[in-house]
Amino acid sequence: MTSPVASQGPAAPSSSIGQSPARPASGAPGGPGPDIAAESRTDLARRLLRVARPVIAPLGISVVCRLIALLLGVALFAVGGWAVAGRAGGEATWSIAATVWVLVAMSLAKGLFRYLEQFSGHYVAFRSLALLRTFFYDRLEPQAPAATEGEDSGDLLSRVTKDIDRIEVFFAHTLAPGLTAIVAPLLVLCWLGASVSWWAALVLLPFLVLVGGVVPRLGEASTDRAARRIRASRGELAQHVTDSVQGVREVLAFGNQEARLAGMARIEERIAEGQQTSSRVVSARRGLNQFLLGAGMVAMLAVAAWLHARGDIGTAQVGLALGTALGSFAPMLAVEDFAADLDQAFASARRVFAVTERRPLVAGPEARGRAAAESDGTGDVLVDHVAFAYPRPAGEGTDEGGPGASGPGGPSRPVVLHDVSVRIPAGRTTAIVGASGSGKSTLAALIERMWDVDAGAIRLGGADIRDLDLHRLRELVAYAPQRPYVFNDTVRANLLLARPGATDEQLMRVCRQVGLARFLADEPDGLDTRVGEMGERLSGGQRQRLALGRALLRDAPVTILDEATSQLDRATEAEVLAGIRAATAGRTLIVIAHRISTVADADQIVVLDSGRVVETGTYAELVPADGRGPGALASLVRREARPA
Ligand SMILES: Nc1ncnc2c1ncn2[C@@H]1O[C@H](COP(=O)(O)OP(=O)(O)OP(=O)(O)O)[C@@H](O)[C@H]1O
Repeated sequence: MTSPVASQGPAAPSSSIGQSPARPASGAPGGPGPDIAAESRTDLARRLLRVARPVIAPLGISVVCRLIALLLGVALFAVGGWAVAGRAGGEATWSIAATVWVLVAMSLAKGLFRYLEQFSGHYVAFRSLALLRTFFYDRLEPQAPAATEGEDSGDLLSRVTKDIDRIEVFFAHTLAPGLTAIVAPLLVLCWLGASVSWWAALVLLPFLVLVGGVVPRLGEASTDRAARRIRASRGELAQHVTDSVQGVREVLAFGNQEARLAGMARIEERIAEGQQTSSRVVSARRGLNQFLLGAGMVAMLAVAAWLHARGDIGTAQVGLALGTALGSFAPMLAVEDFAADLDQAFASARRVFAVTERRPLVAGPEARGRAAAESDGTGDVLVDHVAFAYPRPAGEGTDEGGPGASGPGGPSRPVVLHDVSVRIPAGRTTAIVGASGSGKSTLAALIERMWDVDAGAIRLGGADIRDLDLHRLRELVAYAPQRPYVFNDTVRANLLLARPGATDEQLMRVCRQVGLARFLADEPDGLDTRVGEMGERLSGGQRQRLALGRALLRDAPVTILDEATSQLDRATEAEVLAGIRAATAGRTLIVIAHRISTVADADQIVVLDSGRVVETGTYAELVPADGRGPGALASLVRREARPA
């Protein structure tokens, strides 16, 4: 179904949701965000450094310490070569004892600076990882619940743990080695030119450039592609394992073990292929570098011998030149050492930023350049000519197999709600009923502003909910879903989520209102009863009551129950709903129900059919006393009365 829906509300975006996305463009709230997959490494490095700005100072210390340690390393070879060769050639250099003492002192100093470099480097790395994790969660939170709903939780977990861990390489083993690989050889070459010969410096230069600048980039495109495949497959693997563990009952019950294992083996195979590609290139690069090191030394030996034969330099300087050359390769070889890990670090950074740079689907008025409005707080809800189609899931169509760069929208999105208009009066109970898939939960989600309407508007207490501050909106609307998430904690902690300062008396009152008090009375720990992972120690009905308790604790002007009592038997459901209605007396209650009998006494019943409002009225108005009649509610009632 892809019919165009015209914009009707004053603040509504004007577009046809069936054919073209009514979503804001990239960069705006709800837009897809920048294309991280296409960003260069320099852009990614900039992003990483922006997040790690608070640790730039210790990073500077790490770079300076590494530079000093490297120069001391080169000097060790140079001084050793100079002293030994000088003595062998009968030239006046230092005594053996003096040389040994100088070398020992330099080694100690080198060790100290190395320690300082490592210490500050790792401090930077671990602080940066902590900053990145906080940044990740901070950016993810405003995207929820719409953009994170139905997302691969295993893959997200893999991004926030494994991928962020991988980025450690960038902070701990890349920045300092990378910067010093540029500065150290420049200083060494200048010193070699000034103290031995510019010919020697000139001969050494191309070897250093090749080892540190050219070889590490050979095959970079293929190692980068392999690294991206590996990181994406690792995310997939995490998701596969999460699914297999959480669905272990189904896997065993349907004898699906072999298929799950085969699926895992296929992902592992892809990871192994990526690793092989990477190690082939890396091995070739390392072999080539060793060759260049040897060739560089031979070239240096040749030029030193030539200069010595011409009488330009003495034997000690020959030793100095050779020692310096040997020492100067160390910082350049380090580039190749981190280059391979850097591929993985950047691939991980892409996966992290693909999530963090996604724009939230709904944004507060300030982010949309509008002044915040205020609701009159009455709980009066007006759904005004609303049309809506779900955005395509984020990440659909990306090459990374997860949430990512491509945004919502698309050529054709099925319209779920068509020109829906309903007035939900303050302080009354409104029931929304209709066949499965008719759009009841979608309407509730739009009132809660999980998504924004494509056309029309929803007003709460007179204000368009898009103009209300998001925190304020959450205070005004409490929500109990059909499948609530229950934290692996106590009943008390799960309830306090809704109101952290609630007293035990308030908690017990809502427990009584939702029929949870009897269960708690039988538990020795009462409110401190632990509910287990995903509330596994509770029945489905008890889990729902816990969610209802949370919604009541919120004490909001509007409470939405989205089939929140569906797992209770008919009699209990009626009992619990009566308790909730008493508790929310004078406030707006919106009940989405499957069983019409339980909401027959609602002040208003709205019937949805295929995303359209087909009837509105009281039960008595819509269903004749004999139960006959052509009305939509009457036929739903007859269907419900039919034996299953
Ligand atoms: N997150 C989503 N993304 C894409 N489509 C969705 C999403 N949630 C629901 N839909 C689709 O929207 C339509 C309406 O679903 P909705 O959940 O609102 O119906 P409902 O009347 O509440 O159904 P039920 O009574 O079975 O819960 C369905 O076709 C469904 O497939």
